[in-house]
Amino acid sequence: EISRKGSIPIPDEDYSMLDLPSLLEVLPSDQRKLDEIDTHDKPQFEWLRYDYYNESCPLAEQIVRSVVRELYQLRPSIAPALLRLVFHDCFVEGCDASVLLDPADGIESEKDSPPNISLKGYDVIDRIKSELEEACPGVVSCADIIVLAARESVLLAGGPFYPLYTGRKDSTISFPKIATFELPSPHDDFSKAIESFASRGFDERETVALLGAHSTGTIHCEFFYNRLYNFSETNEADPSIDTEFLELLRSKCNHSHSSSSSSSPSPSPSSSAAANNISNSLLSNPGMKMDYEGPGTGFGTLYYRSLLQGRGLLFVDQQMTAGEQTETWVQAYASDVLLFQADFGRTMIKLSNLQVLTAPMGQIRLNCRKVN
Ligand code: HEM
Repeated sequence: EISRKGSIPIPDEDYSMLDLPSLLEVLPSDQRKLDEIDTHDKPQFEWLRYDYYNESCPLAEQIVRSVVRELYQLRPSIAPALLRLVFHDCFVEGCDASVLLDPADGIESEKDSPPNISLKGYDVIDRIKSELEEACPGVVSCADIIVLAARESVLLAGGPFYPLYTGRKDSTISFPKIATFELPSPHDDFSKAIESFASRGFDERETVALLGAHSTGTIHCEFFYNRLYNFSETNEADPSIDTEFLELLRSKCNHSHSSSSSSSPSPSPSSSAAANNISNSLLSNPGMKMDYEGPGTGFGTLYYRSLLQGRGLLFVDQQMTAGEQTETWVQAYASDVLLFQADFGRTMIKLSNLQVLTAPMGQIRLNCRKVN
């Protein structure tokens, strides 16, 4: 039983070649897009495989790894950016790199949908892609690059290693409306958040584990500003915020950083689109490091401990202490780092396998920003 023992190996060198049978057992075969296709032709469809590029591009995983590591040395913020990117790709019509498509020929792109405005890391994917195109032209999909780059980022942020199947293909369409309406909002309450993850097949335990990703990176004031000054139109702070922490947050996010949308009342949780609506001033405010206790201070544990102390940054994060089951998991992860690492790794595998496209569907984009 891997989750309790936390025995996910963290290999030092050539991990793409590792034989990891016990972990691969947990890989879900959730290829809904295939299942939806009625019929006898199914056997012609490919499935994801472990080490899919073994023959066609044996260095693929190592190239992803070395580019991410090299760029991370110069810009550590790429690690959280890539981790967020996999979530925003996979949650919207599956892990198909649809989030990378630029607007073209009057067709809108997911990139421009409100929840994606502050998404970053596209340039890192471009760089990885160009190295892969040099090594093995037309072979490695952008969708695989996203999941592999996110895995590397988790390791760099102090999280667990997890094995991944590969063989995803890239979509030829972008889904801006779905991104706008179906990506969860930072202002979501408990039931809305749980419902949103449940609609993608994640139970409460998995939802709490996934949110552990908020151990790393930066959250701009915009996303929790209303909690500091005007929670639910009360002109007061969110009473669930620890008082000392409130002072700290207010000092980081004072009125001069406010913007028209953030100073407006807390958006209705019934509208993801409205709740996700943010202004450009977002990008100019300093925000708050999620590992505000200090960098490298433990991926996971500290995040859950801070939730238990009323020190969650986003309303939706803090809401994980509002449900009986979710709170139990917050407590478990706050005290058992191995349990968290194993659950997080497993849930990231599941996220990385959501509704994938495999041959003969989709394509290998030559440039991740546009269809071939
Ligand atoms: C209820 C679900 C979630 C909501 C509402 C949410 C919302 C947000 C928001 C508003 C930010 C701040 C962005 C900014 O200030 O620019 C953020 C950052 C981030 N999110 Fe989430 N998130 C959710 C779940 C997840 C999941 C499941 C993952 C990954 C598995 C994730 C990974 C991250 C990371 C790593 C960052 C930091 C990004 C950076 O520093 O560049 N989030 N999220």
